[in-house]
Amino acid sequence: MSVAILGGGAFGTALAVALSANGPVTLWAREAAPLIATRQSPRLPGVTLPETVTVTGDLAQAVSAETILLSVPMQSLSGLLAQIDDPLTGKALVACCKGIDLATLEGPAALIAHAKPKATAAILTGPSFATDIAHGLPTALTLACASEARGAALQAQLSTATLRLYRSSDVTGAELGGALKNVIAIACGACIGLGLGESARAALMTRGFAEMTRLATRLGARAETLAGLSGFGDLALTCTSDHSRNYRFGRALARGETIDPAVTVEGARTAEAVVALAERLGVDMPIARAVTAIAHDGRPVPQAMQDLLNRPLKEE
Ligand SMILES: NC(=O)c1ccc[n+]([C@@H]2O[C@H](COP(=O)([O-])OP(=O)(O)OC[C@H]3O[C@@H](n4cnc5c(N)ncnc54)[C@H](O)[C@@H]3O)[C@@H](O)[C@H]2O)c1
Ligand SMILES: O=P(O)(O)OC[C@H](O)CO
Repeated sequence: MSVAILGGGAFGTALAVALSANGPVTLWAREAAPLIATRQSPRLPGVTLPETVTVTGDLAQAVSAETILLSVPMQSLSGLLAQIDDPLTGKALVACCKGIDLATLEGPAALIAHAKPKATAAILTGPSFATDIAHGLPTALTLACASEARGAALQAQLSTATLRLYRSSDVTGAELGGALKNVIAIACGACIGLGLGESARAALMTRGFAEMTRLATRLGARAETLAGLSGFGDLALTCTSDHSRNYRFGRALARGETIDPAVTVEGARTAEAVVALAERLGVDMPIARAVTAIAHDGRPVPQAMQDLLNRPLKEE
C-alpha cells in the first residue's frame, strides 16, 4: 500500500524519514521547492530526506496514495482538506495533528468525516518529538481507527523497527489526549517559568490529567485511553521537556520573553476551543481557562496561577 504525507514541517519530515524504511514515501509540502532543492525542512534542521522519499508540490499526485497522513497544524486541517477535490473514496486519512478546530470545536476525525465521508479516518498520536523519530530513536505511538480491521492494517503498514504502534478503536480518546496535553504543557511551562517549582508542576500535571479525562469521557472517550500513550504518555513528555514548543511557550509567557508567532504552538488555540467546548457541555476545566487567560486575554501569569490556587477546596 502506498503512503503519502501531507505537510513538510517537522513532523511530516520526520515521518517521511521513518516510514521510508518500509518503502517509497511521497511527501507533499505547500512550499515544496526548497525542500526539493535541499532535501531538508527548515523546521527540522540537520535531517536529510532519504532518496526513497519523493517530495512534491502537486497535491493531486500526493493524494493518489492509498494511505494519506495529514501532518499540518490543527487549525490548517480543514483548509487543507477543502483543497483536495478528490473524494478520496476508500482511502485511509491518518491525522497526525494534535488539537481541536476552533471554528467547529471538532477534532481531526470529525473534520475528515465531514470533508471526505467516503474515506476512513484514523489518528496517529502519542509521545514523540519529530527529532527523535527522524533519528531512529525508539518511539511508541497510538494508531486509533474505529474500524478494527482497518486499524490493524494501518498499524502494520506504519510500524517500523523503531516506531512501535499500538492499536485502539477509541478515536475520540486518542485525539483528545493529544490535543488536551498541549494545553496542560503550556500551564506547566508557565509554572516553571514563574519559578513555582517541580512540586507545583506535578500537581498541575495530575490535576490536568483529571481535567483531560473529565472532558474526554464526557465526549465519549474511554478513560483507559487517556491513561495510555496518547494521553498520560504524551502529557508526561510534553510537560517536562524543553523540546516541547507548548512547554516553552508557557515558560516564555511567564518570563515575559518574546514569542515567535511562526512557531507552531497547538495548545494555545486548543485552549480556547476547550474552554468553549467545556462551557457548552458544563464541564469544569480550570487549567484550560487559565491557559486561555494568559495566552489570549492578557491575564498576567502570576494572577492566573493565583486564580487556580484560590478556588474552593474540593475532594480529589
Ligand atoms: N514536531 C513534533 O515533534 C510533533 C510530534 C507529534 C505531533 N506533532 C503534530 O504535528 C502537527 C504538525 O506539527 P509540526 O511540528 O510538523 O509543525 P511545523 O510548524 O514544524 O510544520 C507545519 C507545516 O505545516 C505547513 N502548513 C501550515 N498550514 C498549511 C496549510 N494550510 N497547507 C499546507 N501546509 C501547511 C507549514 O508550511 C509547515 O511546513 C501538529 O499538530 C503537531 O502537534 C508534531
Ligand atoms: O513541541 P510540541 O509541544 O508541539 O510537542 C510535540 C509532540 O506533540 C510531543 O509528543
